[in-house]
Amino acid sequence: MTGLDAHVWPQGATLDADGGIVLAGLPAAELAAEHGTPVYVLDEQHFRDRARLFVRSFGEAFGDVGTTVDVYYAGKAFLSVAVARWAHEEGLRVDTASGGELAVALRAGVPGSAVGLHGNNKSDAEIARAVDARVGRIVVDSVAEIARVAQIAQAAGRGPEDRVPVMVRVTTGIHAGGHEFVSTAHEDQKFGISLAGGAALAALQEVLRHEELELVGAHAHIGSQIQDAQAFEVNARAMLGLRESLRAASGHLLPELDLGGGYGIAYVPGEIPIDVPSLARDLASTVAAVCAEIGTSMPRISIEPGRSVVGSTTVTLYRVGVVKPVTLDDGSVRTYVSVDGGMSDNIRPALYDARYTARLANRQGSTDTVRARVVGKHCESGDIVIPDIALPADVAPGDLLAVPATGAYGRSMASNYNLLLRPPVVAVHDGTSRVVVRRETEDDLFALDVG
Ligand SMILES: Cc1ncc(COP(=O)(O)O)c(C=O)c1O
Ligand SMILES: N[C@@H](CCCC[NH3+])C(=O)O
Repeated sequence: MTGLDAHVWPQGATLDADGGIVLAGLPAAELAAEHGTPVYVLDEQHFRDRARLFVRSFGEAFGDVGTTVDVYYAGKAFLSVAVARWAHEEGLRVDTASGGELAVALRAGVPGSAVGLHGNNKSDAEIARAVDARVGRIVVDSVAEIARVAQIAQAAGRGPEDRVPVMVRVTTGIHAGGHEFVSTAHEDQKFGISLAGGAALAALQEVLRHEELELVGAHAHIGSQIQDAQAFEVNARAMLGLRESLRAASGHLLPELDLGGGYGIAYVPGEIPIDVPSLARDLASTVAAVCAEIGTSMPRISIEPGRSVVGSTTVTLYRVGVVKPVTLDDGSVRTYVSVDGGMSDNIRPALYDARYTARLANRQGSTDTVRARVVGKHCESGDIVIPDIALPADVAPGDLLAVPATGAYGRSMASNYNLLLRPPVVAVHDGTSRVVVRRETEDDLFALDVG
């Protein structure tokens, strides 16, 4: 029996004597019987441990060089009231990217001061809500937004004695993702304000001109699923340079720099996730070294991991339906294994060619395998979960298939395509399961479709 790759599967995942998958003490077959399929099964303890690992690793590494770190959980990866509460209980803050995410964080009881609001096109209502909730920071994403935030702050009665904390999102020209990064001068994308040509510096100075706004820092997020830790160090250097330029130009020393998220995880066996403690140590020593070179004090640091907190905590369980051998032009056979979800619960393969692995969850299956393609049930030939994988040759309708590492950008990017009902998220912990986001129902569809 081959085991479960520890980087890819939740920490509470084991195999039983029949080779079936057990999640936090609960057999996958039981979870499927109780909650139906497809279902996202989230290992609560794994989430909490990942959250804690970030707080501890970054806290210690930056503590050793004389500063503090706030870890914001990036809710875009997956946010629900329970998850926001766990993040808060583990000492994280919550990064939100819309009014909806902000509402969920607040509903969870996360204090406004522990929430950040992002967005390249925030509505006035979103800004007003953030001001009203006294969020810890609004990250402005364009020059035009600065005056809008100031105006909304003023309308809310905020002034010099009670300023609204603001960060400026900067694009440093460093872009990373997958296994490489590039560094360019000029930006051609929608986020942030470019470091090149002094635009970011000017924006920081513009914030200083508004008495309703408190300039708390600058922010730079360079991409997602990044495996090359060097990219984060290059980014940190660029941001410390900007901080020094602002000090030289206006005398204002930014108290804080947010270095974003984007830490890569393992999706398929053999991939190695970014090691959080060593990343923290490397980043801390870079920041300390650059501050020493410049001769300036250390800023407070914040980071915004999403995927690397929640990604590997979750497994999607599907029920296998039609199993169809298809003979290809070269005479070989590909076995199409259809599951009861697909691109509506995991758009990442279709959108990014993202790779996943899978295994039978209710039993070991035969040792001889077939070349399989796992597909969904949507009316779309690109509705592929895994294009090419060896599965037991006796895979059959009724089997359960488990796809791990679906915690980030799975449920959060789910859709109702073909009016499929979005699956529930079930948290498992110590042999018990609890629905934290329930399955959609046809009543939910008709609550929206009012005829
Ligand atoms: C501003 C910002 N912060 C944090 C994140 C979280 O990224 P990840 O889930 O890759 O850690 C993102 C998404 O890439 C982002 O745009
Ligand atoms: N949704 C993307 C990541 C986007 C990051 C958000 N800034 C993914 O699934 O990989």
